[in-house]
Amino acid sequence: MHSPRSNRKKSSRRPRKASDCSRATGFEIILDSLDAIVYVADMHSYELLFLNSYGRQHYGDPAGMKCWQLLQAGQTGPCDFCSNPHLLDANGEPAGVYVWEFRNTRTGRWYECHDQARHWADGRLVRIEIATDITERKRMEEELAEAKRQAEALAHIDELTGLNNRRAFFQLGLQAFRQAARAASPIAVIMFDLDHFKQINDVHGHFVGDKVLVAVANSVREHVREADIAGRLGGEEFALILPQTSLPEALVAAERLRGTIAATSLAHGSSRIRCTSSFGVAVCADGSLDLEHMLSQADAALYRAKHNGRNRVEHAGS
Ligand SMILES: Nc1nc2c(ncn2[C@@H]2O[C@H](COP(=O)(O)OP(=O)(O)OP(=O)(O)O)[C@@H](O)[C@H]2O)c(=O)[nH]1
Repeated sequence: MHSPRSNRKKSSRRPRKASDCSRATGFEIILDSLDAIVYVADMHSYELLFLNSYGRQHYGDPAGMKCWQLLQAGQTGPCDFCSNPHLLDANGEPAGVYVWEFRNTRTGRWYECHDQARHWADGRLVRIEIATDITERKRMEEELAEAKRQAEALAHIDELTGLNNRRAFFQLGLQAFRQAARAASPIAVIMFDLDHFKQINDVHGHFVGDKVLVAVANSVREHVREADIAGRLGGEEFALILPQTSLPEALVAAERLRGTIAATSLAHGSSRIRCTSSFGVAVCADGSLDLEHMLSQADAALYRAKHNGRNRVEHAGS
């Protein structure tokens, strides 16, 4: 058994344990009843002078330990994220409470930390930290942020095909046209529309029609370059913007895509469903025309392609 005297001596060297109720002061009893970590560490030696009951439950016995040894993982010295530099003013005196959020490297749990420097009873400077577990709040914040990201992405994507929806197509298209105008570089617009698509819906059903639209979108994705902008403008109408593309290049691209769509067939029961498409191409050689203007030119060419027998490419001015 330790004598009360030897207990006192020991307690002056070792961090207090509030479980040792006979020695705990009223303040320690209060600190031990908090649902937050409270610790005191020497700002110079990093020695832990006090850790409340909540802290000990989660991080263990502080006896003879430095804060970075007990509270963090894999540290061989003071942490590079230590709050000490924020706690003193230019004269090296306590500067007030510093509030920060931190993910603990040992447990992965998030804490909101209220840190301050104080002069300890023996005059040395100590860091007092009160750290409240905010892991649940962080998880909810991250879930909300992810939901917001997804909602924003969905607002720009055509749900059926995964291509840009009409809104995103115009947003991205305006940027591409501004760049083309600045650089006076060529830019092409291709519009295309599936032929007799109503018949596919009528004969095989809307669900199969949807599968055809998805297959067409996949062909589009295979053909576009990184800088191209592909979108589904609505129904069975699609459009592409091809920056830095001359008329001959745009015609080749449209013809290649037309051929791919015509050659693609979709298995449906014992039969295969095929679909063709009609294309209208418009090119502005120096980027001087706007997107609306080019789309209406491409649309007029597309109308001619339909009129001239479908499954073909026409271009503005032809
Ligand atoms: N499955 C499916 N059908 C759609 C969708 N959006 C529009 N449609 C259908 O697409 C068809 C378009 O028909 P029309 O405008 O007559 O065109 P078309 O039959 O392709 O004839 P042409 O364009 O003249 O060759 C209609 O039956 C619409 O209901 C969709 O998201 N899914």
